[in-house]
Amino acid sequence: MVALDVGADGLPGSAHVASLLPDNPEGRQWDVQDGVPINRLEADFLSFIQSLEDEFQRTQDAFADGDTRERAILISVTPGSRLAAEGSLAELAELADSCGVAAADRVIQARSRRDPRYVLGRGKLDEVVVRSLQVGADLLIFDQSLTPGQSRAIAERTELKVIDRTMLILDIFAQHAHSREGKLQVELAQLKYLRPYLAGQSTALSRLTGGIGGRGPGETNLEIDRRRVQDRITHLEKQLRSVTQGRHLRRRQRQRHHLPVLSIVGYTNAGKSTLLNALTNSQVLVENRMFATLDPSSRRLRFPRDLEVIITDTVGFMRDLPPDLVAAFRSTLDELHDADLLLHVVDAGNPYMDDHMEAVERILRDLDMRETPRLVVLNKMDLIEPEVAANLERLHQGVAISAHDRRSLARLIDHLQGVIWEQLHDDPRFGGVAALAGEMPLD
Ligand SMILES: Nc1nc2c(ncn2[C@@H]2O[C@H](COP(=O)(O)OP(=O)(O)OP(=O)(O)O)[C@@H](O)[C@H]2O)c(=O)[nH]1
Ligand SMILES: [Mg+2]
Repeated sequence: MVALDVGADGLPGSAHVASLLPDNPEGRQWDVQDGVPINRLEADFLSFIQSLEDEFQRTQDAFADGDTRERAILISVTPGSRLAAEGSLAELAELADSCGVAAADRVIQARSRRDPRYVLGRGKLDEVVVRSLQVGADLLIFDQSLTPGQSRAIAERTELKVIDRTMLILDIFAQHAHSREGKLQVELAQLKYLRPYLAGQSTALSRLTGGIGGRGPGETNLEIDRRRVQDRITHLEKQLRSVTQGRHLRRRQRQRHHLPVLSIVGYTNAGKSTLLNALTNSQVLVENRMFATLDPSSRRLRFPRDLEVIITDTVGFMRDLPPDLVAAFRSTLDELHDADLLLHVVDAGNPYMDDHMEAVERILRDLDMRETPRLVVLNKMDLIEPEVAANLERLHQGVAISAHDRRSLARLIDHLQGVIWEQLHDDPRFGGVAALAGEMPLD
């Protein structure tokens, strides 16, 4: 941009030139040259702009370093501490990664009140736009929930795609849903969450949901107009009910076996599926991604002392899960009520382990499962010092293991046999346990 002084005589004075800067170590976003005499002004603007654009491209490529994934800027606007915001953005980056999106940069703005229209302050939002050019990002992911009006306003001002944490989680679920029930559940949650957005024009909607949001099973349906959304929701709910009936049937059949049920619960990525596999020699999908497992699976587990139980693995938990999503997964989560014992698997190597445990406990409370006995399983002990593991065991009355290392499971199995015996040998439903476990010592 060039501004030109004009003298009283109408003749041009000096020029003031501002231009954007590519990514640079000083973190500068623009360059301003003030008071340039008009005769010294760069004459060939076209080639200047061309070389600036080339430089932007080059630094964007260098920034990406061969990573061809879509790039996003993660944003948190919070009245809380910077440290908490950083932790939360670290988790948001993991979520983005699980969704196939690279976090190119993180922006935290401490504000006691959000800007009602743009959430961020306007000056900050404009800086974010320049930053997106510098790092080659075309997506903004907000850690806080946005209203449809805010998403639209930000998308219009920045000409970038805009989503919030909830949409990101819904998108991961959409990508990871495999079973018919899982797909129905996710589409239902997506439609419910996006319903208020459908009031806008379709271009705003596609900027909000095109690209990353909308690759899932709900993909075509995001385009349908609002009038038909309610019909679609009703239809999905009906289908889901009939699928759920099949699940109830399987559940009753399982109950007829009169075997105790152990359910593995825990924060996403804690190693629940790895543990199920290790205990039962199974091949449930394990991935270093959040929400790798959406569909529950059950296996029989036979303990050395002839004690047999059913062990189940299910969808992971996370703090602030979208309520529509929890509601849609209600029937999956309801299966947890069958559990006689919950194995709460914790990633003991995660610095936010305490927050994770609290989030899991809160969800269990919401599911009305305060009373179900539980055992804390401190997983990934290979990542921490043995003394730390021993302390954690004492603190949580838990058992430290590494699901990667079968030898470390012997203590858990031993412990479980004891707990199950202790809790269930008097239970009339499991006449079989006492019989099967005839050799169990009573002490
Ligand atoms: N270092 C270490 N990594 C582990 C251990 N157990 C599991 N992992 C890794 O942790 C990641 C997540 O494991 P999963 O078993 O998929 O975790 P999950 O709890 O089922 O996760 P979701 O289904 O996504 O909720 C994978 O990369 C595993 O290889 C362990 O004992 N030590
Ligand atoms: Mg899993």
